[in-house]
Amino acid sequence: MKIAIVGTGYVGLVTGTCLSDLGNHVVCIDKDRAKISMLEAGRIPIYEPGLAGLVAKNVREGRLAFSVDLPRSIDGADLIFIAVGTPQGKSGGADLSGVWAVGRQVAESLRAPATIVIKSTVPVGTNAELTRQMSAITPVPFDVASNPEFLKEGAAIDDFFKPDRVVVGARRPEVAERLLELYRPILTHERPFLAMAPESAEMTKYVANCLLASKISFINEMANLCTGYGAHIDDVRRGIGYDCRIGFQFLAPGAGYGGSCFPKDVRALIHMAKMVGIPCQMIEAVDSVNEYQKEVLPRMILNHFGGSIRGMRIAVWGLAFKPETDDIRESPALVLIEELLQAGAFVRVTDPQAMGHVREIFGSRLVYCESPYSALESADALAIVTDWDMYRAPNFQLMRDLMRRRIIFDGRNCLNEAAALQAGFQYQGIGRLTPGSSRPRTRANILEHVPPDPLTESFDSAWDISEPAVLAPAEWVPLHKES
Ligand SMILES: NC(=O)c1ccc[n+]([C@@H]2O[C@H](COP(=O)([O-])OP(=O)(O)OC[C@H]3O[C@@H](n4cnc5c(N)ncnc54)[C@H](O)[C@@H]3O)[C@@H](O)[C@H]2O)c1
Ligand SMILES: O=c1ccn([C@@H]2O[C@H](COP(=O)(O)OP(=O)(O)O[C@H]3O[C@H](CO)[C@@H](O)[C@H](O)[C@H]3O)[C@@H](O)[C@H]2O)c(=O)[nH]1
Repeated sequence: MKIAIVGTGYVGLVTGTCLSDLGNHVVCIDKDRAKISMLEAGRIPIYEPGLAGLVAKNVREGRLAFSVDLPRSIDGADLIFIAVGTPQGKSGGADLSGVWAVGRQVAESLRAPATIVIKSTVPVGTNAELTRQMSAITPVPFDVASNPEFLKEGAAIDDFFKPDRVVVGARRPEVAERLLELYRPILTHERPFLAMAPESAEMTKYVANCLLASKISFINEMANLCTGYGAHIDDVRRGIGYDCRIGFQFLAPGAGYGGSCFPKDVRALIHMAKMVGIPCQMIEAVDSVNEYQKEVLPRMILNHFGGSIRGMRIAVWGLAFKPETDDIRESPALVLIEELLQAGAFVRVTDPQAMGHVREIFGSRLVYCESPYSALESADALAIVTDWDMYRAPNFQLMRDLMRRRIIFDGRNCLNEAAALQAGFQYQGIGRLTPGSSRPRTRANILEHVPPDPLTESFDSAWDISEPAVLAPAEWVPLHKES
């Protein structure tokens, strides 16, 4: 098929590139001239694993091109995807100005019937409103369909080729069938194509993101409770996760969720609920729990130092909102850094991909370190905010030598807590240890033996549970001091 993608950001560039790889002819369009020039020069404006090679291959093979010229690029296109940003607006709802602007431009340029596919995340009713607006401009017949995107940054290529499902909202079956044709190469029994009304497709995207965000806020709240009561969230997660109704996924506690999607989509749904006067108390709580959670790490640090960190050197590992991306939108690291600076600390930051973006915000207020270890030089504390793989098994000996004081605040529970304690560090994770307690958690505290399990190992590789662990009563020191 001949495809035009309007908006060449994370979603547009990944979708356009992958669709070209399936054999379609794709033009990715953007109003950002610098971005298009960069792509034309063979450079990729974002960090997304695997993307650069795939772009180069499809450009070389003549299936992928870039342009700022929307009217010329959509001429003769079978499908015109809209993948522009829909950021949070002043009201809390999604700002759809980009979608309307593209719709207007497409309508003004349309010369033959076409299908416009909204891939951006948009509130329910956008499909109908875009149809209305465009019909007022052009006499050329067209369809508008919804095709929400579920990719995750850092795993976007894999998510495209192996989606859990493809959701399409269309008014006419012919339109759904055209999109079925497009996606057929990546569909299987386990990866179905789900056609529905546009309103349901639009709603599906928000419901998915809000449920995922709810899981994170829920487990974060439980982790905080664990801290308060001396329970250990890793054990609690194992205790609940084997119930297959609950499972293990998206229940990793941390410094709060960030990114360009969850925060704004949760607020957009709250706004949508307000517009129709329907209470949305649970999702409101998801948002406020997350705002609180972003403060947990700075609070832990301040509490540990008795309320003052003025003049101290704090190292921050990880700035991106999650690993394998350079995206810092709504990253909890930004909240932490601002709090540390406000409290008078000197902040040394590092991240394998996201330092450039952070420098644009904080400029000379921070020290930017190329390696995690150089960030630790004479540091009074280390805070980890992004769970990049390279931070998971650090050289504790080297860290000891570099740091002035040995305390680690692990905002992603990504370190092996026992190893950190054994190396002589004080350690605080999210829901992992009661503040003030320095009791190492050793294997002897694990009450039951669990056979090796790839699922638990993948999220909980810190614990070696491959041998039977026998409870040694003498070593069993209740964490909860009163009991
Ligand atoms: N980033 C993700 O992981 C992800 C995943 C699923 C869905 N989404 C949704 O997809 C949409 C796009 O997100 P993104 O992260 O790719 O955004 P982005 O900000 O990375 O990219 C958007 C691009 O659209 C361009 N643009 C804006 N207005 C334009 C116009 N009038 N004409 C041409 N280009 C225009 C911008 O210059 C920018 O390059 C959003 O609605 C988002 O919620 C994002
Ligand atoms: O158990 C977890 C899982 C994630 N996170 C955090 O949640 C945020 C979002 O993570 P993730 O969902 O992996 O990244 P995104 O790229 O934002 O992807 C989400 O948002 C996209 C945009 O809508 C959707 O397409 C994806 O399906 C959805 O997962 C990050 O800050 C993570 O650190 C946690 O704290 N705990």
